[in-house]
Amino acid sequence: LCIAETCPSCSVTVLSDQFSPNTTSDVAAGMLIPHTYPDTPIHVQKQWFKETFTYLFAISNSAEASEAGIHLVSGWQVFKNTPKEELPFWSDIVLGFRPMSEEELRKFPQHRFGQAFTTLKCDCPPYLLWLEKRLKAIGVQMRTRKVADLWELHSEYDVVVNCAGIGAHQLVGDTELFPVRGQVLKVHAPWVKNFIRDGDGLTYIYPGIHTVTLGGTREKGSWNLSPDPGITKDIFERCCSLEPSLRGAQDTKVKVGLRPSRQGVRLQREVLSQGGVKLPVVHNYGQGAGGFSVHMGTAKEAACLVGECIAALQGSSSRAKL
Ligand SMILES: Cc1cc2nc3c(=O)[nH]c(=O)nc-3n(C[C@H](O)[C@H](O)[C@H](O)COP(=O)(O)OP(=O)(O)OC[C@H]3O[C@@H](n4cnc5c(N)ncnc54)[C@H](O)[C@@H]3O)c2cc1C
Ligand SMILES: O=C([O-])CC(=O)C(=O)O
Repeated sequence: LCIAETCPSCSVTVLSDQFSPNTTSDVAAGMLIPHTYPDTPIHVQKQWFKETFTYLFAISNSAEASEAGIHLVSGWQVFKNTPKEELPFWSDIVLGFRPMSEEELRKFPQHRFGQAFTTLKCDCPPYLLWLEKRLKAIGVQMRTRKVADLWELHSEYDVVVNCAGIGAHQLVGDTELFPVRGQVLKVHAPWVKNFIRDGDGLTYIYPGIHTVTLGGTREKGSWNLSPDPGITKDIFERCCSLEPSLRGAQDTKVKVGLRPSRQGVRLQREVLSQGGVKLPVVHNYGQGAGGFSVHMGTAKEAACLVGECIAALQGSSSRAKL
């Protein structure tokens, strides 16, 4: 979408072996709370988050909000022990960030410190369908196709953008990319209006438009996409200890996804070359546990890199003509 919008003369095709609802992004809780990438400078991560927040805030404030599945949500991140960093780098981007009062903390007798703020949440399947609708409206082609090797695209396309998520492990043989398995429950509990996140990152309760997402797990290196009934029970118990009213939740559905994790997001240009033929590639994957929180910022940067590839191609074709 960013490429089509920044380069209206480009013809854009999305190739994917799976579309919504069968992607990792469909499993995500979709909360705008960033995760930190150790190998990416903080000011860059902050910029990605800020751009994503600003973009989604405008949608949440428009007539499209409910169809796009984007809404504001207020709540608490609570800690058993006061964290070293009391002010996370994103505290001035979310709305109304402040330490919790003693009175608020009484709701969480096992926790000693907390942060209250308002952020955005995407209900991911409707948001992905809304994005697909926008792509189709501006003439972007959507094709179901598994790509075995990026080079197979060289005769059909001038520039290739690799947004394969965890699929990049096989597609480009990136051994720095690893799965972090996450299991979540989607339950019907419409009385839960505030989000609650344990600062250890393991247990969270995120109310969406139709369901509440209960999480979670972080199993590094596991490729297993089957739900585990023991984990389902454990997640439910952990969430009930934070929000006892969840005992009355109904209609539990279980989802599993593989976070495409690496030390830093891979956002860079590469030129593949075989027998003197070149194929410019832009990589944009490895957003790990925070892909929704930074998706628009990283997409805009990838679109700029595509612009650089096009400028380089135009430069080399005019030199070739000379
Ligand atoms: C349980 C869980 C909860 C999460 N909660 C949050 C949250 O609250 N907030 C947040 O910011 N992030 C969250 N995330 C992280 C977020 O889901 C990911 O960072 C994000 O979805 C990654 O998006 P992606 O587009 O890179 O990958 P994907 O959604 O996996 O998309 C990649 C696409 O590439 C296609 N593909 C792959 N390989 C090939 C190939 N060889 N040929 C053709 N197509 C290919 C796939 O079919 C897929 O359509 C969560 C993740 C999980 C698992
Ligand atoms: O940690 C969270 O709050 C939700 C999330 O991003 C994940 O489970 O990956």
